[in-house]
Amino acid sequence: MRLIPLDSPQQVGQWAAHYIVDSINRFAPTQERPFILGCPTGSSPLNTYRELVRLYQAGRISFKHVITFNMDEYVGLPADHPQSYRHFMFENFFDHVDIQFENINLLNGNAKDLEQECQDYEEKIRQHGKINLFMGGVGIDGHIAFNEPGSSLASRTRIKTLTRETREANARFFDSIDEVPHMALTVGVGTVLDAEEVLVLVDGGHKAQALQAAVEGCVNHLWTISAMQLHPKCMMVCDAPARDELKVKTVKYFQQLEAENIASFKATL
Ligand SMILES: N[C@@H]1[C@@H](O)[C@H](O)[C@@H](COP(=O)(O)O)O[C@@H]1O
Repeated sequence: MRLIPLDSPQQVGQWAAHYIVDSINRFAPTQERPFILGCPTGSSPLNTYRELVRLYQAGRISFKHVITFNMDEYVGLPADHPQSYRHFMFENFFDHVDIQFENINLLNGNAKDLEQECQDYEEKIRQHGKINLFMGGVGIDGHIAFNEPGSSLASRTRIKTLTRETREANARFFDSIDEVPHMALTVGVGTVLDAEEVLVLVDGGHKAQALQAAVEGCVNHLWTISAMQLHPKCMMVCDAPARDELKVKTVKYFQQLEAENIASFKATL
């Protein structure tokens, strides 16, 4: 695992966006050989999407041959509900870049048969081989996508009941907690682990415990983010407050490892 110790949420977004752009450009996707990108929602990726849109507008990247798969979606929210993840993605990213509509994959939380919807989603990912780069965030309780504590680390796309803690954390986007759905569709931990590469965005002191569990903790289903230790190519991109629970020695270690990379990144700001 790589840990990229940055200063602010803005830097986290810039770093991640530049990393994604470089990965796509290096891959040089075509119609026949598209780049498959996994996408999260929430507040963590907002800076990244903003920077991706800016880089697109500057002519540094095209999403024409990029296929996306989103991580999760609430069950039962109308598709045009301002808090549906579908709505979030169009508002913050898809509407502002040249991605082709048919290349966008989102879980439908209003499907008649939700289990079938989840199986079809897994199948569709499989048809594309694998997700080249899965970007994600992390919940306060260490969940990745909506894989709440106790989720199987081998889980695949399925329906999950949301914990009270997650509903409380997400209540800030709704008028009251009563409006936060009780269930969601989510890719599994196993689905994320299958990706070629995983990039997790972690910012804020409220995520410090989750980052500590991810980096220093044991692989444990109570902190599903810790399963990323099993991934051959995972990167945690974090700001300074998110590192508050890590040992000084751990932070120093990663700062030394990434010193050159971070210096050259900061020189471009
Ligand atoms: N299902 C989402 C996750 O995919 C997201 O990573 C996490 C963190 O959200 P935020 O970035 O708003 O802190 O919470 C939500 O519950």
